[in-house]
Amino acid sequence: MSGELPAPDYGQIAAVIPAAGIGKRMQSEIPKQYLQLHGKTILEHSANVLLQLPVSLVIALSAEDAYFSTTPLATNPDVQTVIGGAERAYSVLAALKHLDAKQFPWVLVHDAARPLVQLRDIQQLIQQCWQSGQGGILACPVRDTMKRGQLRVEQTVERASLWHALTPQLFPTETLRQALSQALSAGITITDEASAMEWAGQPVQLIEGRSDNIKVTQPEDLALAGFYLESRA
Ligand SMILES: Nc1ccn([C@@H]2O[C@H](COP(=O)(O)OP(=O)(O)OP(=O)(O)O)[C@@H](O)[C@H]2O)c(=O)n1
Ligand SMILES: C[C@](O)(CO)[C@H](O)COP(=O)(O)O
Repeated sequence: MSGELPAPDYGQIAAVIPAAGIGKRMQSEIPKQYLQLHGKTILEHSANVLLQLPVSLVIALSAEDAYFSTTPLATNPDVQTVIGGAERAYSVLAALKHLDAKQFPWVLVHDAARPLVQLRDIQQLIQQCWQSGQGGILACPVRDTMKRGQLRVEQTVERASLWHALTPQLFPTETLRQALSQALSAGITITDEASAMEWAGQPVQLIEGRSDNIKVTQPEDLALAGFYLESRA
């Protein structure tokens, strides 16, 4: 039908999950991505959503990871692994270097620590980026009044156009690899893929996603993640 928007070719999209962290802030005995949530590890929840899409998945693991092999992901033929780095950005870069950017010109990067992302949010991100030809991120608008300061408030930050960056984040593979590599070499602090693309002058679309796509970071987040899962059952 004329005027119909092009459907994404999922075969051109690779997915990367950085899962090489140690979860210091979680204060748990094991890396937080291997904590149990409704009978599965957090990593499995995060990976299983992506595996509902016909994409190729690469997971970056710590060289000391002693848990991945105990998960069903270890024997999933659609899952490959690489050794990550000392920071999230280096783990993502290691996975990007493993990918053939000609076979997979687009890459979707999703935190292992975000087990609650919903498929329809990911499909919305992919659809919008596919149509525009530009990368983008799931994000949700800030709802609290935001303050800057240390022990006392120094400034109230205008929140009208302030967003929480979430994941997945979707970008052209080779452009992201180059931006990430160059930004890290320049000593730029990179906490998400978008910040490398912004540094490189590349466009980053904001696609509103659900606010329950939380990153399990601190101890109380595990109970909250369980509550959100139960509320969907
Ligand atoms: N060197 C690292 C550090 C983090 N990550 C991954 O990046 C995601 C988001 O990072 P974060 O929530 O900060 O996880 P950790 O670094 O493990 O947490 P902490 O900072 O509390 O140690 C996580 O899935 C984590 O496994 C990674 O792949 N490689
Ligand atoms: C990528 C991210 O989840 C976007 O909000 C966030 O930057 C990860 O930060 P972390 O300190 O590595 O958890």
